[in-house]
Amino acid sequence: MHKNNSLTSEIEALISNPPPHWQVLCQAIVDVSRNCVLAVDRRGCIFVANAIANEKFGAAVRKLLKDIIPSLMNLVDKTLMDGRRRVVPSMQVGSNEYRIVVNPLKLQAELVGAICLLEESTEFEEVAKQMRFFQHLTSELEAIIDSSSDGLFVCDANANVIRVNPASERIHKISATQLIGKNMVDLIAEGFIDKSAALQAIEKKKTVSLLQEKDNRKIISIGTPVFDNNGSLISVVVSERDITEIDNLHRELEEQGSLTDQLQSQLLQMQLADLKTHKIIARSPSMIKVLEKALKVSTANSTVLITGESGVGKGLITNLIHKNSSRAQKPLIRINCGAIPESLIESELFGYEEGAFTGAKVGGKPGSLELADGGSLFLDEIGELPLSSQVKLLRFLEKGRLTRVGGTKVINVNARILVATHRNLQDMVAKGTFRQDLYYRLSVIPLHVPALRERKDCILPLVRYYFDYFGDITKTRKRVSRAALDALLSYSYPGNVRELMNICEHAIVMSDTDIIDQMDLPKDVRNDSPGPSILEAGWPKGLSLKQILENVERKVILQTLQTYKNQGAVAAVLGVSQPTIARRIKKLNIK
Ligand SMILES: Nc1ncnc2c1ncn2[C@@H]1O[C@H](COP(=O)(O)OP(=O)(O)OP(=O)(O)O)[C@@H](O)[C@H]1O
Repeated sequence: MHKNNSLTSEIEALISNPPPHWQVLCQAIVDVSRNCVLAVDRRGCIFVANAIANEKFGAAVRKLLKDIIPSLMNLVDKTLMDGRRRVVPSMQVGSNEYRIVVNPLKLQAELVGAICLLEESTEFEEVAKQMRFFQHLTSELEAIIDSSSDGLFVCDANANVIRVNPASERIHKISATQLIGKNMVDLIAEGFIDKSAALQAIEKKKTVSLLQEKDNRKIISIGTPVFDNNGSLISVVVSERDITEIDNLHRELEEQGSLTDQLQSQLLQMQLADLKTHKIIARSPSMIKVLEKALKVSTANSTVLITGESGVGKGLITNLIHKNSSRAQKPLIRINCGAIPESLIESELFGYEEGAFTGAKVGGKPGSLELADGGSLFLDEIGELPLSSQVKLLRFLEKGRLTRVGGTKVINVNARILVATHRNLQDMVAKGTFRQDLYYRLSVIPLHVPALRERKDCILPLVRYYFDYFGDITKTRKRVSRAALDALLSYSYPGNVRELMNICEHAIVMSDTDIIDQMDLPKDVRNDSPGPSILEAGWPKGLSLKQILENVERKVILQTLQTYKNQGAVAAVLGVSQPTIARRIKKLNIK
């Protein structure tokens, strides 16, 4: 049918004798399209090809379609046979997919050729994809709007209701059809609502939220204006929520909260009462914090490392932790690692079997760990534990199992370990005298008890407590003078609470009268107290400066003599030579 490149006579005639400008016009028209346009005669010879067809397939007048797009020629052949239009939604031509349309070309009812249109489906597909996406999005949005438990309705820019979701219908007890098409101004006039977030959002052109009271219910409405790309208002979306329930719940929660507060404060009261029965006095915030933490950790099973200077109350806190734990009914065994000879510490801790060493008891002996089974073991002065025993203790802490000295039987022991030290274990780890792994294992919960001088607020209540305590024991009631109290308050207590206890006991025993005075306190405590200066106390009027200074000098030397007894020591304390002190004593007539 299409043997050579010559056009059919009727087409040849048309091209050879076209009406004026016909070809130019035709070409211009087909070139406008971004799709490929081709016209072929009955033999499949191209007589029109637009620019894009030329660019993509090299299509040109007088070329044979079968040479450039053979698959299309098959389609064209069919149309040239039956004269029918054909549309193929997707056909691979070269590397791209095309939507193909082949139209029969008739001249005076005679089929003279065909016109082909090749639409690149990438573009076409893209548009279709976007349409599918928007369809999907729309149905998703519809589902979201309809399933939202918040009421949602949409008004146009003139406040006419255009959409109402089921939750809004429920909130207002009205069907969407009764609302759609109505204007918010009319709905207010009808008393349906008293104010409208949509109207306010339209007026203010920004999001508005307001609270409405309707039939004893509280509804919160938020109106959000929607603008187009040019900034013109197109609609308002109003979300509404019935907060009556939330409001009620909130009130109930507040009531519950105050109940919890009451319970908590009662609990604290009970715990504080408990502290009193354990004779723990605390006033400074830092000490109260320590006690709170101790009470908190008491319920856990973890190892606690209590640090602090000697006499600060580490042992007392250990008791508190044990007594408040679930192990309270079981024993709290205490071992002072510093007080037991190195050779005995291991058998003391882990026990021994009969014949383990010379002098070992017949039948062996359980160690403190075994005795603390079910309860707690307090290892005081843990820093003094020899390195050899540290390894064994670490193994026990990891496995909860031990073997007695000289034994082979593995014994399971469930003891909570509480340890204390006045030493800096980290320094010891750095120096290699304390195992780092044991340190980490022990310091799961660190608790530092501050020195008494760092919590001065505790001094007065402690002093009162121990004066009463020793007063009760000696069946005496004594008052404390202001000067003695001042001295006690300003003392630095290197021995901490233990020293304070001893001072109180000493004062109760030493004072001959009903009043404990400064002179009843140990020398160091008296010396620590600065006492009122002569300037604060004032000086006798009518004396010359020389006389006043001599009075002061006399007092200073006298007081120093009372403390240090001999002139050499007084001279050293006051920073002068001994002959000078001797001269001044004589001159000032000090006896
Ligand atoms: N806060 C306190 N309230 C009342 N008494 C206290 C307080 N702190 C300590 N004590 C008393 O002080 C003394 C020393 O306390 P404790 O033995 O617990 O100190 P420590 O830090 O363990 O001393 P060390 O390191 O020397 O063993 C005890 O008699 C204890 O009852």
